[in-house]
Amino acid sequence: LRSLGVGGEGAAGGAHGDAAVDLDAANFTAFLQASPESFAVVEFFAHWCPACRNYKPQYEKVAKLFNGPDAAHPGSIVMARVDCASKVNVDLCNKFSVDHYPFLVWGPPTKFDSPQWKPKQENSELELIDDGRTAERLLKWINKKMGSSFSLDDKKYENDSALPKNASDPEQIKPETRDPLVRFLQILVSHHPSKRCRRGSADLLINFDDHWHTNLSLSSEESPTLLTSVAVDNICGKGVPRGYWMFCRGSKKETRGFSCGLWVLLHSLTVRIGDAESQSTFTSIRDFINNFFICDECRRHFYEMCSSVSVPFKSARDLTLWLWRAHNKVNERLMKEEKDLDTADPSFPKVIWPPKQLCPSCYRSSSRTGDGPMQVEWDEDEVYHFLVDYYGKKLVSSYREASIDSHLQVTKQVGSISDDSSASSAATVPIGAALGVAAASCTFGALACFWRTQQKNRKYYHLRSLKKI
Ligand SMILES: Cc1cc2nc3c(=O)[nH]c(=O)nc-3n(C[C@H](O)[C@H](O)[C@H](O)COP(=O)(O)OP(=O)(O)OC[C@H]3O[C@@H](n4cnc5c(N)ncnc54)[C@H](O)[C@@H]3O)c2cc1C
Repeated sequence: LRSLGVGGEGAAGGAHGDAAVDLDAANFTAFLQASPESFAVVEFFAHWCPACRNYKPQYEKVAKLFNGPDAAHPGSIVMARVDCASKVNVDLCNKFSVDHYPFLVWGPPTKFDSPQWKPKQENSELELIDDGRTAERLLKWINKKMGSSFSLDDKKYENDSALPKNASDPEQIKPETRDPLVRFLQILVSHHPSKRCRRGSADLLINFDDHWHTNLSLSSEESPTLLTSVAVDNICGKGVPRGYWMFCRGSKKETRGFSCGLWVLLHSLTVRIGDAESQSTFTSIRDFINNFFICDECRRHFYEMCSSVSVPFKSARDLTLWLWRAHNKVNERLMKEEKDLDTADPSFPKVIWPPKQLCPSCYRSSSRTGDGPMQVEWDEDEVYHFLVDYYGKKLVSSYREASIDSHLQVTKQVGSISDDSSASSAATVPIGAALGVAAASCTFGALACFWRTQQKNRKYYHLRSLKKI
């Protein structure tokens, strides 16, 4: 326990000066069983999840009250976290039915050793914290639970409004989850830029009913079969290592990666479809993201943007440009958020994309007032041609199937690869290994599906969200 940074008398500390304790499958039970505190909060998160990164300071702000040498209230609550994107923790996170991030569980530390737990489980002393998305709300929830009146003295993190509200509803509708996955796989079969991945997607589709019959939820016995097909073997072949990024490699472990790969995949699909497929591709992407992207904040924002589309897409050009604009809206929002929360990857700051160096002809004019975002008058014909070239020919011509045959070979190439959204040396061609990365996105999507289908007591969150919009 000392090696975990527990300072005795209930004072705990995590890695790198964090107040919350980083736990994994190997030490989870032992640590909590030995904790003298009356209650524990465990945050299940994924290091790639941008919402989790943004949430971390909020969680830390509360953890500092209870953990560590400067805790105002030591000994009452131990606060910990588990990275579900780490392979060793997959079973642990499944055990707690983690179906979105961040996912907060409350209860006496000794009760975290049950063999399987799900939210709303009867006769359980563990409870899902359904409203802990800011430090204030988390503390309010705790105060209500304990009848206490702890308060936050720390004024450092004031950007609570930047965080989404009410995003921790774990419920998902089940009958709809199968179809979006099938429809998305169909697009991958036709339009994934890599032949190998098209073939892998087709194989999975052909055998799909063996893994997941219509009208059936995946039982805990059946789901590992689908998992093996998608997550372990990978639709692009066994050689693509999980969680390994090249095009989308951040300068820090917790930045870029998965969500970057997903964007690259989506853009590379939109430039490949035919006009007649544009509306169905749009709905497939929308439903896939909404059902399988575990980043709650991301999928809700994306769904909102999709909901504001009023006229069906009639051409691939329109869809390509819509996705580009949507991505830039996210970039613009994150530019500010990442600056406020200091969560940006210093080597890959968010920019309005493509930067001028990458596509001078895309710009008719641009201006900036003060600290505000750059205002650009785009030449959309040029932007479209640029996107078709960037995510089409260039991606493919620089893609080497051989690069995903061997992890070692890939590793050797990493140093020579860069993605140039950050403006300097902007003419660099994006590397084709993005395709392997993109496939890995689907892998994790399917994992999400697995987690979600393990939820037995679902409510219709999706339908409720629709009503709200
Ligand atoms: C659908 C979706 C919604 C998301 N919503 C949120 C959210 O609400 N909140 C949040 O915190 N994070 C969100 N994310 C994650 C976030 O957008 C980034 O993916 C993440 O921060 C990693 O950023 P990055 O620097 O790797 O570049 P990314 O934004 O992931 O972009 C990947 C690459 O795409 C290229 N690119 C950049 N902009 C464009 C563009 N406009 N058009 C075409 N190509 C472009 C660049 O080469 C860039 O390196 C979302 C991700 C996805 C896939």
